[in-house]
This record gives sequence, structure tokens and C-alpha cells, in this order.
Amino acid sequence: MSFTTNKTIAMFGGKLLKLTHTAKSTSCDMNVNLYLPPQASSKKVPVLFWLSGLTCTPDNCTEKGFLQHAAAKKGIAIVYPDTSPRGLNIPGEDDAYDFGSAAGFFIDATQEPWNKGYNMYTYVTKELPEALWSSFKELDSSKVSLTGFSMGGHGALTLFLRNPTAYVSCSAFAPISNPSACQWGQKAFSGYFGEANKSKWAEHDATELVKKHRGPLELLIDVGTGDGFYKEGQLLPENFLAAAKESGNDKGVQLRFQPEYGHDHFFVASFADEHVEWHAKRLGVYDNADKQKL
Ligand SMILES: N[C@@H](CCC(=O)N[C@@H](CS)C(=O)NCC(=O)O)C(=O)O
Repeated sequence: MSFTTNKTIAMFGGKLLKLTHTAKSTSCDMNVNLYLPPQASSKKVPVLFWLSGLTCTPDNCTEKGFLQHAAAKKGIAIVYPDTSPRGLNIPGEDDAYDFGSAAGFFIDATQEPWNKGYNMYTYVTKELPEALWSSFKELDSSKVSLTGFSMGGHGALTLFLRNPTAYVSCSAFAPISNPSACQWGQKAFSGYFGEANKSKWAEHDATELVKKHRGPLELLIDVGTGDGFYKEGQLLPENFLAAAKESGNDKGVQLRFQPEYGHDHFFVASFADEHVEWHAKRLGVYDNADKQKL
């Protein structure tokens, strides 16, 4: 299904497109933002998917995350999908900030009534990329990377660990790293998969997935020490690192604690350049100066 372009905004020599398309997997129209760097006018460019957190639309990080500046320099496109289906008329879908609308958790729900369209896993891994590749020939579908914030950090880690050959690299900001062991994740997984369906929970829990990972693993993860949700035990990055260590998968995992940063886009913006550069190097678009720095 092709996209409707609602707005085209000139930015850093490239353009930001605000798009809408009809998605089968989520049973509704979906908004998505696409940043095309200046290099996209003359060649195919690699693609970085940004997965957002609870309460977000595609606009939050597009407007506050400051990723486009580095992406324009490196020649990387950025895709900002939405965080859930919208307007499915499921009772209760808009009642809480951490479940239903804007809280799709990048899973395919198995429980009624959420299985009607809460299929953000299929949407982000299959339907959206396929639609983008067929509409935007300037995107290089063989060079795709993932990053995200909070619930979107959980999305980035789990999509990457579940599909190790589909993505070139993965990083995360303040990811929900062990959803089965925190309140946000337990609420979401109980609702979308059912309380008893623990094997399904494990299939979408980065801490469980990293234990089973085989082969090299590189990840860049930043967490702010002033992050209230980290302090509350919603993120649990230490559980992820411990599981990676136990399974011998920690060597390439960089978990960095950034002093005083909070759970917000000020934090994301502060490390956006470093994450984009880290992906650029792995996507093969670094220049010699960066090669020495990273
Ligand atoms: N609204 C929630 C907080 C949710 C929240 O912090 N969401 C983060 C991602 S998990 C976010 O990006 N919020 C929107 C923004 O900062 O623009 C609350 O009141 O506790």
C-alpha cells in the first residue's frame, strides 16, 4: 500500500516526510515519519529505525531527539514509526498511558480483543519496511539498523535479538530490558499475551533472548542515572547485562550509565550524535576521521 505525504519539511539539506499509509497488520491507518538525508537524492542510503517509548507518536523523537543532524552528515535515512495502532475502538484502549494506544510494545498480541490489531512486531519488522522499500527506491533495504527509547529500546533489542541477520546494528536509550520482571512489561504482556503464557513473554524479553543468542553481539546501551523509571525498577539494564554475561554474550555489549540524565528527549538528544555515528560505522558509511574516534 502506498503512502500519502501529508507534509514535506526541508531539514539539514535533506527532507522530512510526514506520511500515512493503510496497514493490514494493525487494521488501521498508520502515521510514520521518514527523514531522507541529502545523499538520498543521488544514491541509495542505509536506514535507521527509531522506535519510540510510551505515550509517543512518530513526532516526539522527530522533533526532540536531534537524530537528523548526524544522519544528514552520514547519509542515513531515519524511520520513525508510531507506537501502536490507533482508533480501533477496543474498550479501554485509551484509558492508560502504559497499555493500549501508544503502548503497543512491538509485539503481536495473542489475546482477544488486542489481537485485532496490536501487531506492532509484524508491522515494524515486515509490513512497514516492505511498504517503504517499494515506495522509496532511495532506501537501501540491505542496510537496516535499529535504535529506540524506553519501550522502543525494548523493541530495538528484541527485534534485533529475534532477527540477528535482518539488521546490521542495534543500540538503545534507557530500554525496558527485562519486561517480564517490571511493572510496565508485566501489565503489557498480561494484557497482550495472557498472564499464563510465559513462553510468549520470554520470546519478547531481551534478557531472556540474550541468553539464547549465538554468535557475536554488539550493542550500545545508554541509561541516565537520574532516570526516575530506572530508579523505580522499570528498565533493569543490569538484569540484561548479567544474562549476557552468564551466556558469554557480553563482550560486545556496552552498557553506559550517563550521570544525572533523566528519562526524556534531553537525554536522547545528548547522545543522539554518538548513536548515529556508532551505527554509521557499522553500516559502512563512516569516514576516516570517525574511524579513529570510535
Ligand atoms: N506519561 C508517563 C511517562 C511516559 C514517558 O516518560 N514516556 C517517554 C517514553 S517511555 C516519552 O518519550 N515521553 C514523551 C516525550 O518525552 O516526548 C508518566 O506520566 O509517567
